[in-house]
Amino acid sequence: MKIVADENMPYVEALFADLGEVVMVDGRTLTQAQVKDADVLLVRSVTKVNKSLLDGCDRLKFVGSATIGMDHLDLDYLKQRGIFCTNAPGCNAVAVGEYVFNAMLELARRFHSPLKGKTVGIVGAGNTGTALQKCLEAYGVKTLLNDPLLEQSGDDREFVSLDELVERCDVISLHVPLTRDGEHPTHYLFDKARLNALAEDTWLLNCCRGEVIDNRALIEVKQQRSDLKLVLDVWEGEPLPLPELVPLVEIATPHIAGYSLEGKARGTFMLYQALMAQLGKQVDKSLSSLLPPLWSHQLSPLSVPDEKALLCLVRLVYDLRDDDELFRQRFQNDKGFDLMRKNHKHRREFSALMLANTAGSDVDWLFELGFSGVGL
Ligand SMILES: NC(=O)C1=CN([C@@H]2O[C@H](COP(=O)(O)OP(=O)(O)OC[C@H]3O[C@@H](n4cnc5c(N)ncnc54)[C@H](O)[C@@H]3O)[C@@H](O)[C@H]2O)C=CC1
Ligand SMILES: O=C(O)C(=O)[C@H](O)COP(=O)(O)O
Repeated sequence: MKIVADENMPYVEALFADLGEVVMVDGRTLTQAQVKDADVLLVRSVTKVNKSLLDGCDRLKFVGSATIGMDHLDLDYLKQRGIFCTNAPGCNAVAVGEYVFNAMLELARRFHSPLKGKTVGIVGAGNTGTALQKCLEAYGVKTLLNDPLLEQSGDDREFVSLDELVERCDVISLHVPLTRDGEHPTHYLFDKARLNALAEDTWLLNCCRGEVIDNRALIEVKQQRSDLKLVLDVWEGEPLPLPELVPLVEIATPHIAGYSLEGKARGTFMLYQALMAQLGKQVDKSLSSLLPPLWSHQLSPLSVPDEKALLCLVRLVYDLRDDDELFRQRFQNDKGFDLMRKNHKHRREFSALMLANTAGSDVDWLFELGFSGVGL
């Protein structure tokens, strides 16, 4: 069996080498010739899997994407060809939730405007939106949710319309798939009119897909409105963001919100499980045996952290300012965006940090936030 896999997918050798020949490729520039004799294709979001890539790949029986988003896969074509296709829903939800929470704490500190006390609107309340909601609620921040599809499906959380969310929220974070059809398309969901409708001093964060915001309109609006604060991890036209947009953004990163080591590993592992099921084989490897152990350091908070101390704790796990700084230096270099993603130093999730000696102090909410506790 020949398995062609994106080189940015960790643990492929460890999980798939028993099953056949593994060939690692650059997913962005993958060609038909490289996939021609593959039985299994493992991709990430940068590979468009469609007729022009797969025409003539007669042996291909399995396509797996180690991502949540599926907008790069031509599902109708794959179905028509009878090629089994799967993704990895939820694999990097915690990573995205923690990234966004982290970014909000950074904005709060930078603009002397505490996160506690604000109302945060979450547009799209699926895996990543819910992971963010969990962090915010652990910290005691009020959230409003907008998700017409979940609302219609009977999800028992409370939902508001997008107009109401925009009107009532101090902070808005986007967590929708990129869709162009159906009753609730998300392409340019934040167009010029909606951007203009944002309340004064709104913080707008986008970690889902660049095209959910009209980026040219965003430049025009932001040039008129210095009160708006932006965090963008995703960009229209990746890997070449509009160069005028980057300096207008407070925190700018190259589509790495989901890049925790745990998140990426879960993505590969879910594809391994799916392939084993397709082959009728027993899963004989475990995710925990692949991941490095939790950090051996244990931290003992002596008192309940205030927002500044919480940010220090969060920065200890992942200092978002490093990626922002590097991105500004490199995004215009040849392949700068993709190289930064390829060489991204995997961050751990909050759970990698153990908090000890907390008995008696009122810090249970830190465990709700995701940190591990000794003996928990
Ligand atoms: N920056 C990054 O590294 C990452 C980006 N993503 C992106 O984020 C998207 C969301 O990820 P998940 O939360 O895991 O997906 P999900 O499928 O679990 O949740 C998406 C939610 O959005 C809702 N939705 C769809 N259209 C909507 C609309 N018009 N208005 C409001 N809600 C709407 C859906 O009902 C669903 O509940 C992915 O599709 C992917 O494109 C995901 C992971 C990492
Ligand atoms: O899961 C998704 O959807 C994502 O956006 C991925 O985290 C993006 O990472 P790559 O697949 O582009 O490496």
